[in-house]
Amino acid sequence: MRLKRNNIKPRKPQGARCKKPVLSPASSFEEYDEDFSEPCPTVTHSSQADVGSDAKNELLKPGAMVNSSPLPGPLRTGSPWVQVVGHAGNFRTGPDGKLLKKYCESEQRCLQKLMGDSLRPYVPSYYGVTRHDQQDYNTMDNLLAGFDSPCIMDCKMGTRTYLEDDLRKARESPQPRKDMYEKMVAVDPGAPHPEEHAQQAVLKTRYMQWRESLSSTDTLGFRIEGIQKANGTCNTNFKKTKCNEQVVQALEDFVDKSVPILRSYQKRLKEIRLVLENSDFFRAHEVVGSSLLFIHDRTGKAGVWMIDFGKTLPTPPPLTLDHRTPWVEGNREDGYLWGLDNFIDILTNILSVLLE
Ligand SMILES: Nc1ncnc2c1ncn2[C@@H]1O[C@H](COP(=O)(O)OP(=O)(O)OP(=O)(O)O)[C@@H](O)[C@H]1O
Ligand SMILES: O=P(O)(O)O[C@@H]1[C@H](O)[C@H](O)[C@@H](OP(=O)(O)O)[C@H](OP(=O)(O)O)[C@H]1O
Repeated sequence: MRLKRNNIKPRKPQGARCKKPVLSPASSFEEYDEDFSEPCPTVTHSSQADVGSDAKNELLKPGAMVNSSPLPGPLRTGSPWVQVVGHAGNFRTGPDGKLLKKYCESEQRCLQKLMGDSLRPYVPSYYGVTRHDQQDYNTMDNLLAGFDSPCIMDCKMGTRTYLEDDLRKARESPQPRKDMYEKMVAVDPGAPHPEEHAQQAVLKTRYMQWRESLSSTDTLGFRIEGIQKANGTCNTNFKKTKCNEQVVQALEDFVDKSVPILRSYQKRLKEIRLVLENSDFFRAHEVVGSSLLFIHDRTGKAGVWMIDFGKTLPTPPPLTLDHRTPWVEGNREDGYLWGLDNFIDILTNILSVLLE
């Protein structure tokens, strides 16, 4: 089940009980309407950002960049956390302010490897597995820690959002899904093929390909999944945000046309690109369905991190990827760097127009 909001909707104040999304019969989108059976741990604003001492001194400087602390820091009270997109019920916050994400073995393997890779400053620090109420969780940094009423954007990277193995499985034992048919029809009643209409179900790979073609995944190699603004409004209605102009408009709105914030993001993305191009981990992994999480706040602090490695898999040796070559089945390419190139170009263009 995924968190979905039909449109822009203010979030609940911090410290409120977690809201469980429920399927709305009218729209088939999910909304925050129902209490979880247990409350989230109460969250309070942390007085210090979760950054190194140099970065702490930068807190009030516009455009200051933040790195996630590479090592476990002292325990502190929890920082406020919000989930912009993704599966509902996958997360909880720990008493020490860390973020707990439902255990996924492939994600754990990636996070463990990433702690020893040059990419370490660009992913949430990983602290191992925590068991809670008979459920295992991967424990990681809450990247929102230290931000003051942050604006958050989740962008899913790459040109392919499903695994090559999913295609094989779909061929060998197809399992058409009714929920995905319903999500498809809710956006475009004409999208399903006649046979899909007949069985009122679609294969997941078909649904994922349709989502890619509807959005900028196909055309730009990334797509905006959701944006939460500082005032708490959250928009996840980007399924049809496809062309450059739509993406530019969403990005300009996200940063309120702030040149310092755009410059910070541009600098950080260029840094990430350079590190990705030289990372042993990245070279040897198919990175699918992973997001870049953009966070900034009114103090001018801004950061970008890679998150969600649930569908990031090692390539069979000696195969390595350049992440720019177009995908054909069998080459395992994911288009991640092509998408990042396009993202950086778009930010650069926005900046040059704003500075004209
Ligand atoms: N380390 C983190 N710090 C702060 N927020 C995070 C962190 N990891 C995830 N989030 C929040 O949770 C959301 C979902 O994260 P993620 O993509 O990992 O979940 P998921 O359920 O695996 O998503 P998907 O549906 O794409 O598989 C992000 O958009 C972000 O708002
Ligand atoms: O954004 P949408 O349109 O709601 O579609 C979902 C989205 O593509 C998720 O990435 C995917 O989870 P995974 O990335 O984990 O595959 C999920 O599959 P699921 O329903 O099988 O969880 C889809 O339903």
